[in-house]
Amino acid sequence: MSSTDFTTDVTSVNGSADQPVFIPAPATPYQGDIARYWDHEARPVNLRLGDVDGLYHHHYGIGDVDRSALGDTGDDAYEKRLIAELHRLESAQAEMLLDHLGAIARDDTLVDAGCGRGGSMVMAHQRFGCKVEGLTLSAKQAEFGNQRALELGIEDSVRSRVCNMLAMPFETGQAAGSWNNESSMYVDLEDLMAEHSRVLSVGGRYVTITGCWNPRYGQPSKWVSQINAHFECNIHSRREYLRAMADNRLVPQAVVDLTPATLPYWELRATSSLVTGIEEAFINSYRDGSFQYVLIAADRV
Ligand SMILES: C[S@@+](CC[C@H](N)C(=O)[O-])C[C@H]1O[C@@H](n2cnc3c(N)ncnc32)[C@H](O)[C@@H]1O
Ligand SMILES: CC(C)=CCC/C(C)=C/COP(=O)(O)OP(=O)(O)O
Ligand SMILES: [Mg+2]
Repeated sequence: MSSTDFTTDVTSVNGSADQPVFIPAPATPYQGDIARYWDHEARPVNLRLGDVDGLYHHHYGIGDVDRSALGDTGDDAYEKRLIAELHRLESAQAEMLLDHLGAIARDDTLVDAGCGRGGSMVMAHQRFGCKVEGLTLSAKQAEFGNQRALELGIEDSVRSRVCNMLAMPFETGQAAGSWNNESSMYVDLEDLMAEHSRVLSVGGRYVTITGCWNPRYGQPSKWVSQINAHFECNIHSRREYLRAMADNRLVPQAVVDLTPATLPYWELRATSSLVTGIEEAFINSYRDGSFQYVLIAADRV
């Protein structure tokens, strides 16, 4: 272990009973800031939604609101139904990402780059039966994801580690599929796509769901700047995604504008008691066309 590594009492992360436990030092001061941000995150809008069925997401939702499931605003259980509905829309988003991975076999490995608390990883394993490797900068998130995997008895297949996704601990060509679900706005896209391209097998599939600024608008709008400041991230343009993929042997197979599909989620969330204050920036930027919610699936050729 080098002097730049530091130990942690998080025993379920980056170690095992017979191996030393250590968390690598952040590659940059910025990554240290992001690790701290997610180590301290405990917003009810994420935890209470995850409590619905044990799938904890840090991404947003898509699809129409089921008004019959929501029912009347007047009764006591309305807030509970609203939380369940927001969670259903977030899980639908992850299902759509998994739909675009293509055929995945039980002996394949998938990589969740920027895995958060691991909700998408569990869903991927439940769908494909394969190994799913998650990377996050946050020891708390990795510990949380590994604890959930243990509770579900899938710890041999679903593992979260503290690691920079720009230097993934995988061999060249090891992964059949990889993704970024709302985690690509924390890194340089050329570096990110080069690393996905390296770890993917030829013929493998990369999928991202992301918010990006729209080159047709001109430059990032004030709402996009507000979202960047809120999350300490750096939202890229749609053009940058396509260019970084083209530069790194990732050929788009599908580009889907999910903006109309995510607006109902935001409009519903804005009415809930779990608002965080960022709802207006998402709703206004999606409506004025300066910001888009997109899925891009690409073949590694
Ligand atoms: C908004 S959360 C998304 C979590 C997850 N993909 C989901 O859908 O629930 C962003 C995640 O990106 C991770 N992240 C940001 N930069 C990273 C990096 N350089 N390497 C690994 N993870 C990173 C954060 O630690 C966090 O887990
Ligand atoms: C689409 C964009 C620009 C996403 C930025 C990354 C991000 C913070 C996603 C949601 O995380 P979260 O689920 O922790 O956020 P919230 O607390 O708002 O639900
Ligand atoms: Mg959330």
